Amino acid sequence: MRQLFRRVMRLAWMAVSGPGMWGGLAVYGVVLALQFLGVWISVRLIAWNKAFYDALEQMDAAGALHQIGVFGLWIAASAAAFLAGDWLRKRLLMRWRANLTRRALDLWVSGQAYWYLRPGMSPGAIDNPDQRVAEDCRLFVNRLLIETLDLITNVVALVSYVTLLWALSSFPLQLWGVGIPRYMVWAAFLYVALSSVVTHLLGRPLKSAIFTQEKREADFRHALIQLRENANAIAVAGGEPAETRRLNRLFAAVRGNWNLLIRRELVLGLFARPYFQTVLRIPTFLALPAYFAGTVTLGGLMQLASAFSNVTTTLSWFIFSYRDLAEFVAVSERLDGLFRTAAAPPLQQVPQRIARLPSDDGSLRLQGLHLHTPEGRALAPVPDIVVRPGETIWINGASGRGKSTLLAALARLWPYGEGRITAPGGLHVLPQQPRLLPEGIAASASYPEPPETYGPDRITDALRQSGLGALSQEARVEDLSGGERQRLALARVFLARPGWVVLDEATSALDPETEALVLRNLREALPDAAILCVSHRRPDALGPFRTLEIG
Ligand SMILES: Nc1ncnc2c1ncn2[C@@H]1O[C@H](COP(=O)(O)OP(=O)(O)OP(=O)(O)O)[C@@H](O)[C@H]1O
Repeated sequence: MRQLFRRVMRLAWMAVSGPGMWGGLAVYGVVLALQFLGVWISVRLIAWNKAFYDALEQMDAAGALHQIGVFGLWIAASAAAFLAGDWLRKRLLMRWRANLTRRALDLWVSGQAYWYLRPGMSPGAIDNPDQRVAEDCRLFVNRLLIETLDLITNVVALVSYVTLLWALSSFPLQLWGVGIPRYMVWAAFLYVALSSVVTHLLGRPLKSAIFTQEKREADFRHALIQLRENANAIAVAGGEPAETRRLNRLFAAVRGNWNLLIRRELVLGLFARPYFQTVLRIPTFLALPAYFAGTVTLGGLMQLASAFSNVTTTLSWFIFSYRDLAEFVAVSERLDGLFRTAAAPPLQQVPQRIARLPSDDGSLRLQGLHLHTPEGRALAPVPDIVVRPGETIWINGASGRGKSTLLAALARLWPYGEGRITAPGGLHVLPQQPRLLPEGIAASASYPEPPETYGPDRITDALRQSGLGALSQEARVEDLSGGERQRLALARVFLARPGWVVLDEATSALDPETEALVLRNLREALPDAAILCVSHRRPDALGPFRTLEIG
């Protein structure tokens, strides 16, 4: 319980703090005040019950009519307070959600947790991080606002209603000759205490069912996204039956847990539903002895009944929101898991002893470098080498020997292994399958900078140098061929003009003539850059080169 409290407080602080914190808290205060106003109006309505029913009992038509007018005013005020509070609460929801989402994105994207927390890369890889960032941030803030506002309001309301009920139920109940003073107050507490215990026992298994449901829904959604992302590969392989089987299996898991979830909800509902319906009637029955004894009038009875039911409904907040609270707990757990793991991605228990030193003469040195897979399998040793600016190195080796892993180590991403890397800053790495942005050709060519950094003329020039002179800038990135995609990514090197270029099979989809043309252009445009080239074909077009043989 204490752990849950700390977890919620940690997440709540992340949502609340940040720019405009005081403004947000002020809005929270206003929403709370509006909810208090609602409570005050309902206390007035309890008193109204007495006035109205007493007028009816005394056949006072004018008095009853007046009370109907008063009722209309109270209801209008109550609706206005509710709507204003609801609107402000929803605005605050987005403000706090934005804070939490920004923090999640900071860790997940900027902190490179998306890279480390891939399955296989880290023992703590978490499921469906995208759902946690998008969905759980929203759900958490929503529940945080609703539940805390309701909790505070209910405490205040409870004090007001209990005070009222205390004042109204001064008459005792005679049970076996013993008078129980203010029995209506005790009855309300006893009634709710017993019901809460029953609800908790029946509802306890709900939390894990909700947790599992969210995970399975996210797995299913993710599989559908994968289908879209790999549309071509699936279609040409005729993979529809396999994909359908996979989707059906994932949906069956959604469905299986859903059945469990609704069974648990039904069990809880079997108690909560009749409870909800009787809670408004029971007080009338309980107060009947006083009515028949002539201690209270009809108006007094109705006032008492409504004060009692307000006390019990307020006290029963826990019962009615059990499902929501269970969801809140499940969401906090998922979100906290994301923040904790992303802040310090756990790594495998495999040696991580790669010393990284800055280069003082602008050259790259690899000394005694041995890389491992995350499971601890040793990859082929990397020969010692010194690469100077302006040189070209062809990194060669059989498939699976660890060439891409070496480049990941050079890019400071791969932690597993030992040895020493002395490197200058600013390595520009181009992978075999580059990241292109759906926003368009210019945005993809200038990635990760925005296109404005270079301007349209330089982008057109770079596209020409990378062999895409004939490509319209209006073309859709999704329609490009594999070779065009690689050339579009190469345009980045012409634009960014880095001192160190790393090509990881970055021209593998090009025909030999185009590849030679583009590589010649590259060497011409960047005569002083060191180029490390991983490829199965010799990079003769880059000019004289040395070979680094892996394995
Ligand atoms: N995240 C990972 N988890 C487990 N094993 C990995 C991981 N990344 C790479 N490996 C393994 O490390 C080995 C080297 O992979 P790498 O991609 O570096 O090879 P490569 O020499 O670039 O191969 P290719 O020429 O086929 O691209 C492979 O056996 C691969 O399965």
